[in-house]
Amino acid sequence: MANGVTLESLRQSLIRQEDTIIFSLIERARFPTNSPTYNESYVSSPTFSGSLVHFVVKETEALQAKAGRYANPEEHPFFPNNLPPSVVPPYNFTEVLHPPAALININKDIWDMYFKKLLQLFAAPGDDGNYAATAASDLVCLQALSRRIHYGKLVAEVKFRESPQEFEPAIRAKDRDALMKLLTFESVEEAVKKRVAKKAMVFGQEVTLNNNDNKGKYKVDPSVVSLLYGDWIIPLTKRVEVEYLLRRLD
Ligand SMILES: C=C(O[C@@H]1C=C(C(=O)O)C=C[C@H]1O)C(=O)O
Repeated sequence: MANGVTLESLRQSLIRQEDTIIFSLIERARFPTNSPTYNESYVSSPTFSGSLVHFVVKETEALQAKAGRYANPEEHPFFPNNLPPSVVPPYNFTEVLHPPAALININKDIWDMYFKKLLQLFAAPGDDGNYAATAASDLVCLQALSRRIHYGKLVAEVKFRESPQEFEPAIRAKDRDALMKLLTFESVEEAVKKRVAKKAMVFGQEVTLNNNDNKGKYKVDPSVVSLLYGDWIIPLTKRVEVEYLLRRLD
């Protein structure tokens, strides 16, 4: 494969990103739900209307855009409109992706999934007033999830290059179901779901000097992490793969 990118190397990166995602969830789980963070009437500003988390994400992205973050094709902003220009010279990232890839950004769906479905599965009900820190830690989770899910573009490119003749008819026919079948590896998905549950046990255990008896208590529930991957992260990654392949011959 050109540029030294292989399906194996991409899968290794996805495995490493599991660590980042699970640690980010563990950090968010330090705080209870903290619902004012998500309440639009909690923020009063003459120049901004929205929730505190919206405010923190938008302002942080503006700062990171200036620092050049979104010049990397692996990074996708949640609020791409009106981002300020970068103050640093562009780094020459190797071009692996077919150019229309730049049009794909499913962060709106990642945002909705995270706030409407995921958060309530791993944040305990309650309010401790740490709203700014809570919003900052939501942002870390969102960025880790977004990076992982949009990695589907690279995975799809490599799968396409391995056997273009298999993909081309389905791409021309715009057959999403056929593409989904072609890119799916069920045994890989099963291994991902098992591994992330195991990682959640290892990373989320209470470490003491005397004994390592956890009494089954973990900082995030391993079965929730597995479900989160199975029901949300993997399906969205595959959606990015399909979206990418549909544009692969443009
Ligand atoms: C990412 C891949 O494509 C699909 C999605 C997977 C995932 O999101 O973990 C795993 C296997 C495939 O069904 C891959 O093949 O590695």
